[in-house]
Amino acid sequence: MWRRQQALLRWLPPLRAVAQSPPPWVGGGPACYYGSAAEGKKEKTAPLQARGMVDKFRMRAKGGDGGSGCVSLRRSRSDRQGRPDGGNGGKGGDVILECSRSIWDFSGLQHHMRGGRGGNGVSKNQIGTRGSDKIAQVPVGTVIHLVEGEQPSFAVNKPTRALDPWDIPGVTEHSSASSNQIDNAVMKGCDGGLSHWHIGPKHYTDGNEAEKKSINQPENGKYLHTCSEPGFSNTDCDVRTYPCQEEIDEKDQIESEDDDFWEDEDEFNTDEEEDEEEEEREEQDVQYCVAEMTKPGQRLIIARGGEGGLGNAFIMKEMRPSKEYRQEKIARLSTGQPGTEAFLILELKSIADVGLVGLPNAGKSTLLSALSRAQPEIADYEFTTLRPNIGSLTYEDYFSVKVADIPGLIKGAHENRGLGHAFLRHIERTKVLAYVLDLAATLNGRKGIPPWEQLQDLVTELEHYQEGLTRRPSLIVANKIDEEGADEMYEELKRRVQGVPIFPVCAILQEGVPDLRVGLRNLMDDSDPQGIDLRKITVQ
Ligand SMILES: Nc1nc2c(ncn2[C@@H]2O[C@H](COP(=O)(O)OP(=O)(O)OP(=O)(O)O)[C@@H](O)[C@H]2O)c(=O)[nH]1
Repeated sequence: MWRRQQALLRWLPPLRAVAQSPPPWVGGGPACYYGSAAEGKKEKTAPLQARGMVDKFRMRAKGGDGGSGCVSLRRSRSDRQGRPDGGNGGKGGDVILECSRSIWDFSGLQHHMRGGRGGNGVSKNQIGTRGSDKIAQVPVGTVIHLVEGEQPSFAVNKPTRALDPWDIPGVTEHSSASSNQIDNAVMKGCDGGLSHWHIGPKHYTDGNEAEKKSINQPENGKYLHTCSEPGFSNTDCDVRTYPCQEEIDEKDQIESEDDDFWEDEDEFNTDEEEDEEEEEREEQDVQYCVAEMTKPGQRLIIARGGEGGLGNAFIMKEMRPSKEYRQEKIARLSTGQPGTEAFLILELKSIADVGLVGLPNAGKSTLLSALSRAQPEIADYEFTTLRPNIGSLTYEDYFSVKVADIPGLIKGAHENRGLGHAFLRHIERTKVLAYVLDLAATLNGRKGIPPWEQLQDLVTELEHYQEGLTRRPSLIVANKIDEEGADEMYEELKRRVQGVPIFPVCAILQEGVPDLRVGLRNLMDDSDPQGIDLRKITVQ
């Protein structure tokens, strides 16, 4: 397992980069620096991974174990034999991912998630409470890869079957606190009564020890305390009281701490030192894209809670076990089932129709705010944008287009310079690419890159990320046309770049933006649009 996780660390370059990056730069602004991974140079820019988004995340989930069924006999003066009245254990809680618009990345998630344990059944045929579900919110566009464990499944909102008698309506969504309240109420009810007796499995005084243990102590040791009712003795039966919910929770806590599940808290922070072959083998094991979360409110169950054990009332009534093996059968059936486990990798791939790509400071965020009502952070230093911003561009006929502004790309991003090129996954699924070029990068004494070279660098980086990415429908936004000398630059750009439409724009004053909106729409509708061909860019 340790090696598997080591291998996965390699598989996740962005995460590793974050983990291994030098101490974060405090604050932001033009005076901050970042180290080039390739050359170790210092270059002037804003803080990077220090505030960066987490768009790949490994998670281990385990459904809550089912509660134990209760073994109890209800006796009265008129019925000295008693009749079974132990209730079924409650189902364990699920671990659920919920798709939310208000979440941007995985930074708020926990690496380990575990559903709540189902409550134990109690006497008077009372069912144990359902374990609380653990719900983690993830952004729209989350893709799930399965490394190990059960396939996740989408939760169905409306009930598709008759209500399970083990599900107590209204309990599922409650926090553990409210479950406790319900449980306590149930427990109090049972503790005060004198007319019933809780009877544990028969003690064997002979036979082998293993058998004895399995019968007397169900695996998860649910029968905690023993106390006998005064004035009553029964040589065949243990008379027991049941733990209140605080005890169950406390025990869960202790169990959880001992459990393998929590064993390697550092498992996601280990150093890299393992052979390449194993890494490749592990990568092959990953089942890619087992699920994708695209709609807000969508719920995916990644680990299911175990079913609760059966109470003796149910067992005796429905199963009628033969006398010979009755005790064994009851002991076995009353044990709650363990929850399922899964080891997953979550990856965020934003879903947008149009992707804005450009060098840092080209004006992508300004353009997004001009095109839509999005309000991304805008500043005159590089790498202001550290996570994708998505805006919605709506036309008069209510046709709506989603536009994604991603962090700036620089030459060598594929060698992990700047923010690297991992952010390109957010435009991987866009239909249209808009290259935002800064016409004023070399004007008025600025030591920037000419627009055609900007374009060349962008195309090269995109192709490094994914071959053929630049073949998708594209247009060029020649931004900052308001700057002095930008008109000449625009003319030169038109001369040097062929084959794609170029729109002169001043994003800050929203000039040229209406034409750009039309251009984007045409590109979306066009049946035979063109991408960018490096050969059609003249740099020299
Ligand atoms: N003169 C002029 N300045 C602009 C225009 N558009 C953007 N700017 C300025 O350019 C600077 C950078 O703008 P941003 O929108 O943050 O650029 P960005 O491409 O999102 O930058 P990163 O976040 O680093 O990727 C800001 O100071 C903007 O005010 C424009 O049309 N004309």
